[in-house]
Amino acid sequence: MSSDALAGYDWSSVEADLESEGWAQLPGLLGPPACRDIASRYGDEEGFRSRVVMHRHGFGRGEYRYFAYPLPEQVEALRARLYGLLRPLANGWNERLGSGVRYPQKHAEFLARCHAAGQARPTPLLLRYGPGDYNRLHQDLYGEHVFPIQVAVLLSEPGSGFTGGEFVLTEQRPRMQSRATVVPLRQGDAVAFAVNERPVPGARGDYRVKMRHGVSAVVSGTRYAMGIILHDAA
Ligand SMILES: O=C(O)CCC(=O)C(=O)O
Ligand SMILES: [Fe+2]
Repeated sequence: MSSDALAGYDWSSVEADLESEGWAQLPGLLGPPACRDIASRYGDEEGFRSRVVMHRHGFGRGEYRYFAYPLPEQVEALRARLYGLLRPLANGWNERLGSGVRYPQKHAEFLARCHAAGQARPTPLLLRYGPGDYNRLHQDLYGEHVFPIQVAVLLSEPGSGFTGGEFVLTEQRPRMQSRATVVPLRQGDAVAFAVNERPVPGARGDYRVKMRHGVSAVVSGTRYAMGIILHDAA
């Protein structure tokens, strides 16, 4: 991580953005060398548990690969630290949404809970998009156990590395049409965002706002991204 970017963020403002918008930017989470290093793993024979060709599943166009356990050291470290930082907000959201689920202090404890319930496969992933590739709006839900916030990191540089391929979030409020937001990311920037529902204060207490995320079509070049999902998959 770029001279410990995580330690440098004003976490109360990250939380405030997640509260008000359902997403927050984490600029410069990874430096360009780390981005290049991680993206270059895409072609490796080993280190992944599966490869998904998106059009075969109706997910869009392009492909991604889920890392295998053990995760690359920096991915593992980033995932555990993000969990610790996001945990207070995640617990607060569950409380406000009437869920009895609370997230334990250590990510390993939460993963043990996932694994005991049959969600034992790692979810951090690398995505690769070429011209015409895109990712349909979706939610990364892989079973009963869900950590409500996830992070995506852009590994390529917009402009010189690729054009198009914007990270898009939508939110749907009860009885309203969806609203879309494009998150402007540069290489190494990350976005933390709600996986599914988040609480928003209303006249009669909190109501549920449903979020989805995706990527618009890449026009030229190659776009790599890394997704850090904090629950594991069945
Ligand atoms: O390619 C992206 O930026 C988004 C990837 C994604 O869907 C995810 O990280 O869950
Ligand atoms: Fe996703």
